[in-house]
Order: sequence, then C-alpha cells, then structure tokens
Amino acid sequence: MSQSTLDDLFRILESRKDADPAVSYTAKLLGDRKKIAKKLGEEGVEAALEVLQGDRDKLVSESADVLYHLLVAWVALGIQPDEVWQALEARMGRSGIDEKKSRKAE
Ligand SMILES: N=c1c2ncn([C@@H]3O[C@H](COP(=O)(O)OP(=O)(O)OP(=O)(O)O)[C@@H](O)[C@H]3O)c2ncn1[C@@H]1O[C@H](COP(=O)(O)O)[C@@H](O)[C@H]1O
Repeated sequence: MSQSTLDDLFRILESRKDADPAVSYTAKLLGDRKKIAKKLGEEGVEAALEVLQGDRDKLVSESADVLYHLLVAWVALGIQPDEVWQALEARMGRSGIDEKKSRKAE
C-alpha cells in the first residue's frame, strides 16, 4: 500500500460520512467515536501479537486493519492525510535516538 493508496482510501472513507450505517461499516463507526478508539486499540494489539508470533502473513492482514481504522479516526477528527505526511517528512533525516536525547535535555 503506497501513500497514494492511503490517500485514495481516505477519500473513500470521507465519502462515507453521510452514508447509511446499515450499508457502510465506516459510516457505522463514524457515528461512534468510542468504537473507533476501541477498534483502533484492538487492531493495534492484534498486530503487536502477530509481531510476537512472527507470522508475517497475519501481520500483513492486521496492518491493513490498523491502517483502515487509523484512517477512520482521521476522518472522525477532521485530520487530512497531508498533515500526517508533513509530520513524518519533518522527522526525516533525524534519528529517533537524537530526538529522544533532545527531549531529555529539555
Ligand atoms: N479497508 C477496509 C476495512 N478493513 C477492515 N474493515 C472492517 O472492519 C471490521 C472490523 O474487523 P473485525 O475483524 O474486528 O470484525 P468484527 O468483530 O465483526 O467487528 P465489530 O463487530 O467489532 O465491529 C470488519 O467488519 C471489516 O470488514 C474494513 N471495512 C472497510 N474497508 C474499506 O473501506 C471501504 C468502505 O467500506 P464501507 O464503509 O463498509 O462501505 C471499503 O471499500 C474498503 O476499501
């Protein structure tokens, strides 16, 4: 899944804001923010468990679930994918270890 696939999926999910929750799972989730948070947490834990198991095929599938539910959360909070891409780009070229050291120095 490329960044453009995520952008395309995001547009589809955004278009479900006014859809019928009886026919769109996304619309159903968008009506219940607690459920979005619960599903995102569950899918994250399921992905983490597959990391421990070392099952790469299941981790691929769980990764898709995590990304789908994360994108639904962005739609719910009005976050555009570009905001996240920019946050990632701003971190490029800086090691996570250096970033952590700079926080400890504050
Ligand atoms: N990528 C996904 C996607 N990934 C996972 N899911 C759904 O997420 C749900 C949660 O997975 P679980 O295994 O936890 O299922 P569950 O236990 O039945 O879920 P709950 O009872 O807890 O709600 C399942 O119903 C999956 O079908 C998705 N539903 C939709 N999409 C995409 O979103 C588009 C729009 O979907 P609709 O909004 O349904 O039209 C689709 O065309 C897809 O591209």
